[in-house]
Amino acid sequence: MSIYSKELEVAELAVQRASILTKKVFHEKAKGTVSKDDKSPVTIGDFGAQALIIQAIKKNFPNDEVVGEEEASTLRDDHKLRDQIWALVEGTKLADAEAEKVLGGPVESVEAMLDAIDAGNSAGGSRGRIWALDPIDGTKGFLRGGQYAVCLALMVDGDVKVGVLGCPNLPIDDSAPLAADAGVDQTDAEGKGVLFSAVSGQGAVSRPLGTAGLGKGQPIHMKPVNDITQATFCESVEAGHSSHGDQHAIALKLRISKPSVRMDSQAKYGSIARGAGDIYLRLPTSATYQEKIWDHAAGDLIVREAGGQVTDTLGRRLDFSKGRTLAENKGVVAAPIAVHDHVLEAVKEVLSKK
Ligand SMILES: Nc1ncnc2c1ncn2[C@@H]1O[C@H](COP(=O)(O)OS(=O)(=O)O)[C@@H](OP(=O)(O)O)[C@H]1O
Ligand SMILES: [Mg+2]
Ligand SMILES: [Mg+2]
Ligand SMILES: [Mg+2]
Repeated sequence: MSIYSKELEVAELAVQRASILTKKVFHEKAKGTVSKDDKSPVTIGDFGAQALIIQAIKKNFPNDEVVGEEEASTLRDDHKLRDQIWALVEGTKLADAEAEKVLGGPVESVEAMLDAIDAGNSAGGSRGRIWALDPIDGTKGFLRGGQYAVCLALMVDGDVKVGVLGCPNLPIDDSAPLAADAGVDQTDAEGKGVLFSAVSGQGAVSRPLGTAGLGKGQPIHMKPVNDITQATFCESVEAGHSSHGDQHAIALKLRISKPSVRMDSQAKYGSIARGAGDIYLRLPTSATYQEKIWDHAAGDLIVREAGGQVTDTLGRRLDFSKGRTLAENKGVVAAPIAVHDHVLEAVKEVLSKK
């Protein structure tokens, strides 16, 4: 058995199971509510997915810690919301009983569910085995029927060793063209749903997300960029999360004329790792915002294992050992190794003129 194979299997199946829950939430509760600005579907999906994933981690690796985005305090008082989430958590299983057994079985009770959610309270840091979990990344994309991701990574002594991204609304086909999110319904119809994963030093793979255990993964690679002017950027939908203006200036500097493809979530990392896009920039919009480790850990490893380089806008590797945030980094520059320096130079030039 290769190193981290058990962790990888548990992470992949846990993300698969949680993705089933998020899809159920979307179809039963989210569809059509977006215009009413109803936040509850995403809340239900966030809590439910976090409970299912932490349950599987704790059953298999009881001493591991988890840095999870959500915490259950509001749920302990809001019984209506709590019961809605419990109904989903209780009712979500993998279609393959053997795979379900690998996860250690269902969450036993409402109380166990709340405890599992709260077990995501690790402070993070540079010591030991710590998982980073974003149960739904790209909450706006989720509500819109666009891109979102269920994200899980294992860090050991501050270094990401295993990364898994469940992307229910991305095409299964690694060579399918990239589609921008805004205004496009990209929900989990036939041909959609991909699971990306990587282990440090062992490469990155994709496979259909599915519902019943794991088929064979296909190795994925970033696309070689021979002519930077033909590259495609992936960027955030929200201008508040990454500066669209700076992105445009950098594209001009690199003489890139293709429009950026905007999509939510770590689906951006998965998309460039499989060669559907080329470069992902996250350009700080405020001097004080610190990126959260759960928004980047899995994607960082998957891109690096697919032949990419990931740094911040100053050229430093992302440092996941500083706690719950990337306290020592500013923004993200992810690109194929061969062109990363060139892209970073343009990023630095544009940002230094501000
Ligand atoms: N100001 C600011 N700057 C940078 N990032 C921020 C900021 N505010 C929030 N967030 C985090 O962005 C996560 C979603 O990132 P995306 O790349 O999907 O953004 S976007 O929705 O496409 O704009 C989102 O993750 P989720 O909450 O899991 O959706 C947030 O953690
Ligand atoms: Mg997130
Ligand atoms: Mg989230
Ligand atoms: Mg959030």
